[in-house]
Amino acid sequence: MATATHLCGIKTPIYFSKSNRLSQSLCSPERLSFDSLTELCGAIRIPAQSRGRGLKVVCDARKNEVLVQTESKIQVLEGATNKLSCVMKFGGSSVASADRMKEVAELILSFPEENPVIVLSAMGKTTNKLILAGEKAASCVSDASEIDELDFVKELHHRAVDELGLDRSIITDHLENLERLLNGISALKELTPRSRDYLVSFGECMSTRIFAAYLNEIGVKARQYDAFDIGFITTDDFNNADILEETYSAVANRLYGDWISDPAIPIVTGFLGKGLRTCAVTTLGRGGSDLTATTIGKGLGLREIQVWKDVDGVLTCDPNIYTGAEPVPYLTFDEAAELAYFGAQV
Ligand SMILES: Nc1ncnc2c1ncn2[C@@H]1O[C@H](COP(=O)(O)OP(=O)(O)O)[C@@H](O)[C@H]1O
Ligand SMILES: N[C@@H](CC(=O)OP(=O)(O)O)C(=O)O
Repeated sequence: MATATHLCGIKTPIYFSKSNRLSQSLCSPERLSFDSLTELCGAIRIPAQSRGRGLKVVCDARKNEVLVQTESKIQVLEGATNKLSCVMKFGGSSVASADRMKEVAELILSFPEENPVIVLSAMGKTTNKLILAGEKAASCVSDASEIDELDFVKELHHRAVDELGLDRSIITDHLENLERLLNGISALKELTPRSRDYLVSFGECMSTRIFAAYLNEIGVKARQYDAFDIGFITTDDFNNADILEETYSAVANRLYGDWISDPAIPIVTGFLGKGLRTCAVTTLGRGGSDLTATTIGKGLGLREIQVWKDVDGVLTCDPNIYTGAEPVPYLTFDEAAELAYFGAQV
């Protein structure tokens, strides 16, 4: 069952010191609700000196059935000071290049008191490019090598790997399989919802591998996870699958189990799951990485799920169009809904 977030208003105060960050709520809990298990207490803007900006969603950690199922592991961790403490989600804009990934790594390390689970989306516009590549393969193109979008995706990921000083072999298999898949789609001249989900999954599978390898390269122990391999079980509704209940305990068992036996920062693919009946890769709908983050937070019974953006909250317009765009200090639900209706990206 998918987790729903009901947004009633977000306050984004101008400056907020990092030391106060964890203890303050910026709007009353009842203004924002986060399914029946949790309450959303605030949305904040992180000051420039902490080298990042973010929308932080704070949830109440309450005992739920998932925690009961994983009690033995949680009990082991209860007294530990270094247990997994929050989820940090970074979207495509935040990991769009090697430099952006370096900033994300720096940001994560600037919170040494946290042991976060990291959820990443695909780099930049990779998902859109992959969908376009699939559509081209299914229509006019006879060989994947003719598809510009495939070149774009290869180039983007190779450049990131090179600039981060990593070995290209970490994504070689994925790029080869991606090309093979596009050739298969081209041979069949058919892009089904199922093959489309498999196709776009390459984006998150590669971004997380690159980022985990980079953290390991700079001496921070990290472990990459494909969500469809760690218990993200979904309906078989390709392109827009719902998370099934069993996911929470499966994911908690896997992440806690690994953390207890060999602690390493988990780097999890957003957006992806595995269909219950088909066992095929599914996706959770566009923008679905946020749902991955909240699912992990709920499964692990964590107090915080942080959704980081590369902007200072909602601005007066897209900063890519007008560099003088300024943060909007307060948004009502109606205003947010209107912005979304007219296609605001953020
Ligand atoms: N009014 C706006 N305020 C802030 N950012 C905006 C706005 N309109 C467009 N953007 C763009 O949205 C991007 C964030 O997009 P979003 O899809 O929310 O992020 P993510 O890739 O993290 O999921 C920003 O990098 C910014 O360029
Ligand atoms: N990459 C997927 C999932 C996602 O959540 O992306 P983002 O966090 O960049 O919106 C998409 O583009 O839909």
